[in-house]
Order: sequence, then C-alpha cells, then structure tokens
Amino acid sequence: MLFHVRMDVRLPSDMDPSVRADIVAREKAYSQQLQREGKWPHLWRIVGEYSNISIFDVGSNDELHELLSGLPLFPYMDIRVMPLATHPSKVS
Ligand SMILES: O=C(O)CC1=CCC(=O)O1
Repeated sequence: MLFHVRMDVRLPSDMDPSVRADIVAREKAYSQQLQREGKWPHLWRIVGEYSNISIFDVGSNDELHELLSGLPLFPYMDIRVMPLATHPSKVS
C-alpha cells in the first residue's frame, strides 16, 4: 500500500542545540533504515520549507501509523497522510 505523506517540522526555537542535533541524527538513522528496507522509497525536501514529501510503501494503515509515530521528530511534526489508489488511466 502506497501513502503520500507530508511532514512539516516544527522544532521549538529555544530547543537546546545539542538536543536538536541528537534528535535530527536519530531521525536520519531511523529514516535511512526504513529506506534500505524499501518501506520509504521517496523522501523529498519541499523547496524553502523545513518540510518533506515522502512516499511510504507499507502493508497497512496500522504499520504506517507505527512507523510514523516512531519517528524521533514525531512530537515536533505536523503530518498529513494521503492513501494512494491506482489511477484508472495509468499505463501499466
Ligand atoms: O527533515 C525532515 O524533513 C524530517 C525528516 C524526515 C526523515 C529525515 O531524515 O528527516
């Protein structure tokens, strides 16, 4: 199952820089593991924003929720999920 996910990062401006660096490093490691597993095949920066557009390829809504809620940045992000279905005009 494919999902289009937008993540807007909202880190507090007064967050300790070392805490911030640790969360961002853990986020990178977590996301790169999921990319290697094929569950996170697209990760794109939105130009000019601390936001990304991602495509997840997972088995269920529950799996996606588990993966997203495990993100180290999860407490600091607004996340919007769009489940994707096959378009009838798509050439296969
Ligand atoms: O910087 C972001 O967009 C948040 C994020 C998601 C995966 C990652 O490594 O950073």
